[in-house]
Amino acid sequence: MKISVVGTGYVGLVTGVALSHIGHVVTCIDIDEAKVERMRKGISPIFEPGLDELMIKNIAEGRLFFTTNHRDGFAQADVIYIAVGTPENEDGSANLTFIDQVARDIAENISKDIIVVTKSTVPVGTNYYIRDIIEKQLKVDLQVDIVSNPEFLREGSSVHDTFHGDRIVIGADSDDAAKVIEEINTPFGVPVYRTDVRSAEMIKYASNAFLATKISFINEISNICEKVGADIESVSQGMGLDKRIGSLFLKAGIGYGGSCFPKDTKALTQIAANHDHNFELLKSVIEVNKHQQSMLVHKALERFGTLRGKNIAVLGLAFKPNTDDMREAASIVIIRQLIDLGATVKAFDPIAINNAKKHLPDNVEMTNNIEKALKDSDCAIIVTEWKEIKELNLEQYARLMKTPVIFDGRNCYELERVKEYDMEYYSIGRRPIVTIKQLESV
Ligand SMILES: NC(=O)C1=CN([C@@H]2O[C@H](COP(=O)(O)OP(=O)(O)OC[C@H]3O[C@@H](n4cnc5c(N)ncnc54)[C@H](O)[C@@H]3O)[C@@H](O)[C@H]2O)C=CC1
Ligand SMILES: O=C(O)[C@H]1O[C@H](OP(=O)(O)OP(=O)(O)OC[C@H]2O[C@@H](n3ccc(=O)[nH]c3=O)[C@H](O)[C@@H]2O)[C@H](O)[C@@H](O)[C@@H]1O
Repeated sequence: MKISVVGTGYVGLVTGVALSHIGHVVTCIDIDEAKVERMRKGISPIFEPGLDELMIKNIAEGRLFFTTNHRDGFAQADVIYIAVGTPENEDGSANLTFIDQVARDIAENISKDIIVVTKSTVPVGTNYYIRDIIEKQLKVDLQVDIVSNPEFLREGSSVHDTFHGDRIVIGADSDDAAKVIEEINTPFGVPVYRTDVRSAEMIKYASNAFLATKISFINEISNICEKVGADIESVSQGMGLDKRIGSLFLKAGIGYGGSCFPKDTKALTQIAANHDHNFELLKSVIEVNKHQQSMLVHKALERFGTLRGKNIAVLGLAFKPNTDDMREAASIVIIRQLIDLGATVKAFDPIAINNAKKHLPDNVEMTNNIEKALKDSDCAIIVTEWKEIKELNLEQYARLMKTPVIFDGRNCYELERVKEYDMEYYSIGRRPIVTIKQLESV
């Protein structure tokens, strides 16, 4: 099958590369010329384990192409996938500017019947809106079928998720169009769930909202655990043994970030509001997450009294490990608060520094060397559970820091292990461990 993918971000590029890998001829289109130039050489503009290798292989085997020209990109296509961004508007609703533009690009540049598949996360009804725009703008009489095919990959494991997903959701009115998309995906061997267009669009928002709800729920439980002396790690493990609950997405921490949970939860409350429904539960999920992101700053303030003049090592910047994505990362909120409180921040991240520069004030020093970040600091705040942080020899804290006071937002270390080292350790939903004589509040 000949396929075009519009938008080569996390979703579009991974989709395009994966579809070429299972044998389709794929042209990826993006408006960003520099990005396209790099991708033609097999260099991925995003950090995703396993992606570069697949890109290089499929380019070399003549199945994967890149262009900035929509006409060239659509010329051979039987199917066009839309994978452009749907960022949030100021009021939290989904911004459909890029979607709108792609619909126009399609109408202007296709010359044969087409199936338009939307991978982007879009409010219920948007696929019909896309079809309307295309049909209104078309200058020739062509058949346009639409299919909603929401994406469930996670950043950092997107290649693995594409080949080993739990389900592929296909929402279509046309049985023929749905069959074509099902056939395209057959080599992935992932179960297909067929439904109508609006339900497919809703499945995506409902799934993300449910996962975000699980996270806010367990974070609230962790806050209560701290008060009653229970241990959140044991609690989530014990809860997760119940198959009806499941053990995944019950990891307490400093809240969810990333390009999707924050924006999609807000968009769903807006979708509900547009239909006179007050989605109170989801609003609380969002509110809980906001509080949770500041949790470690509160703990640090409580411990030191003031953070003015303190040197603070922030360990981890990306919104989660194995990605360089900084969108809605908790580190942004935390670092801004620390600076507002008069602290000096030195931050460590193995790969997100370049992206972090766009989000953080200039006076934040950044390094990909964890020891440099820790050197002479008054306390460390762990924001992202990078391997480099989890596998750090805990002796390093006392050796490098002025005072080894650690606030761990991702419960990276077992308490039994922490007890063996000189440190003052505060984590999420667990009791504090103070193995050295209470450090003076300098
Ligand atoms: N990032 C993720 O892990 C996931 C994202 N999604 C959804 O997928 C969609 C895309 O997300 P990302 O890949 O993160 O977006 P992104 O922002 O990383 O990439 C979008 C790309 O589209 C390009 N673009 C914009 N307008 C264009 C046009 N008219 N023609 C050609 N290219 C154009 C941009 O230059 C950019 O490279 C969003 O709706 C998102 O909610 C869904 C599942 C996972
Ligand atoms: O629509 C999307 O973009 C994607 O959003 C999430 O994927 P992603 O944002 O890449 O990352 P997750 O692994 O889901 O983590 C999101 C955030 O939740 C946090 N999290 C996750 C799990 C958990 O148990 N606890 C927790 O705090 C992570 O630290 C991270 O900040 C979903 O998991 C994907 O299925 C979905 O396709």
